[in-house]
Amino acid sequence: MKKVLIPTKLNAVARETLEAHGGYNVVQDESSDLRSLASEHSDAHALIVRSEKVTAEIIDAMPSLKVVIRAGAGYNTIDTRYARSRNIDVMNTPGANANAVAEEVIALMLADARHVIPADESTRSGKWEKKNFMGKEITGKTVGIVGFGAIGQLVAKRLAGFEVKVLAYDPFLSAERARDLGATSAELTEIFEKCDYISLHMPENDETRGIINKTLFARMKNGATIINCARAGILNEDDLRSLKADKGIRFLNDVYPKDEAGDKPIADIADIMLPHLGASTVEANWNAAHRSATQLMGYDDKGIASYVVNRDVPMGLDKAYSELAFALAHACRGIAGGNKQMKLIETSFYGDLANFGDWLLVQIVAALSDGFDRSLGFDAALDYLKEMGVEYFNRDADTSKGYGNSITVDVTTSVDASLFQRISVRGTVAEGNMMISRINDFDKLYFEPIGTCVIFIYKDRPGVIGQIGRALADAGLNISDMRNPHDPSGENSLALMRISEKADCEVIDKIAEQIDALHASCITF
Ligand SMILES: NC(=O)c1ccc[n+]([C@@H]2O[C@H](COP(=O)([O-])OP(=O)(O)OC[C@H]3O[C@@H](n4cnc5c(N)ncnc54)[C@H](O)[C@@H]3O)[C@@H](O)[C@H]2O)c1
Ligand SMILES: O=C(O)[C@H](O)COP(=O)(O)O
Repeated sequence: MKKVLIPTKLNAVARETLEAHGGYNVVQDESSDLRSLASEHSDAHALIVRSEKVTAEIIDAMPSLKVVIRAGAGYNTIDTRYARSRNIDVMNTPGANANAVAEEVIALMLADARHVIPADESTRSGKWEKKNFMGKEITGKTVGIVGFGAIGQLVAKRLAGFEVKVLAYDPFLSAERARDLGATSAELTEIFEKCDYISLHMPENDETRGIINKTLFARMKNGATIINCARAGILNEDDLRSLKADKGIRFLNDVYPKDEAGDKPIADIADIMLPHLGASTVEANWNAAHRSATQLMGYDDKGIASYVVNRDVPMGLDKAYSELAFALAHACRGIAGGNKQMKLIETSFYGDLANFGDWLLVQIVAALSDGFDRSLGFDAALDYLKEMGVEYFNRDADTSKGYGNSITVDVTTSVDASLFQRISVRGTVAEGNMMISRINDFDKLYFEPIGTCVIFIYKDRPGVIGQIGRALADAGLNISDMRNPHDPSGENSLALMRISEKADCEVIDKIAEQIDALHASCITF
């Protein structure tokens, strides 16, 4: 039985769906705090949350955890990079609550335009302040939508009945697509200059944090309204504070740095503030709960990882090493001669890379086989190798060798007794550049695996490099970099060259014949 912990107010359909499927022991508890639940259920396989903060500490408390599912859209509350470093996938349920937020935006616009909240309070207290509550209409106004994803698009759709003009900004939005969705694509500054209402719908991340700032507020029309139902961090509150009164800006808000009771620092500038209610409809809660359960079942049963959001490089690992692992394995595959049947893959991860072996193996398997999808993760890579009948062995790296952060990939093919039945390639990253440092016995190469490269191995004798250079030149191919070491016996030489364009096989075969090569290959990195 796989344990699933749901420490949040989530529709019971999540639990019911998982239990009906079988194989799951679901623990749902919305009243205890996550930290104590995590240590009590340290054997949990999956965690389904809403806006609860999933920190490194929470992750460490559950050593069997494989997947965290955010029943909702925004996952800035989850330490996704730390999860990755522990080989844990994080998913969200995109779009499941989008309509609820779109309707909330319209509720806020109408409530503010017609003074619904203060007018109710005043009338309830026995006053008759009709003349104080002169409203305005939304119909015919210009509405700017920043972030034109699931919610942004639905805001535009739901507003269509008000005959508004919609301007949309989203870095991934083409003018044609915007038009198809009933909007006109516009730059961010244009939206702030032209719109009566501006609604924010992008995620909070390193790129968007604080992006809605003084420069933009200064461009707003007097009396225009800004609505934030996305995340607190994307809007600079102090910048808004400094301009709000002068420009008569209205500010309608649903989001805060922390979801908790207590005084809110933005209370002085928010004209309406709600307690993060965007997704809090019966329908959205059911949708997000149902999606969480079905996504978990698909993930466990079929390895469906379409909604995983943290398959980027783990915390603490320089992305260049991830690319290096792929390049080294790609070199092995090229030297082996394309799609030779592999028997054994061996790896050594030196230095700090020893901590990221699982992650790096995924890149290696993806480079060695087109049939493996690198978004699938470590367990899937192991399963894939098993299915293909390939053994895998990760050696404990010998730190006394002083290789720093380096990777060795060895691939043994089933082609008995060929010169390169076992191909071994080591590499590192120097000054941010990937370097192949060794191919089998040819050491200290320090050759960057980029572009198209040709490799020849031949019995060492004078004049061979000249022959290769001439033959490449005759084929219109220029050499842009090369190495030409001997092996330790001094008998064989390696010619490793980067060439201007991809050489066709005929040219390589012809050169191999001319120089009586022991090995010839052409690899495009
Ligand atoms: N208030 C709530 O209860 C509530 C509910 C759901 C979602 N949200 C928030 O709303 C956000 C959007 O949700 P969604 O379901 O529409 O997600 P989504 O992924 O469908 O859409 C987000 C859009 O933002 C765009 N984007 C990314 N960077 C941008 C940038 N710098 N400027 C402008 N646009 C940018 C993306 O291209 C994407 O189209 C979520 O990330 C979440 O933080 C809040
Ligand atoms: O990103 C989301 O999906 C919303 O902010 C909803 O958060 P909640 O599930 O905590 O209401």
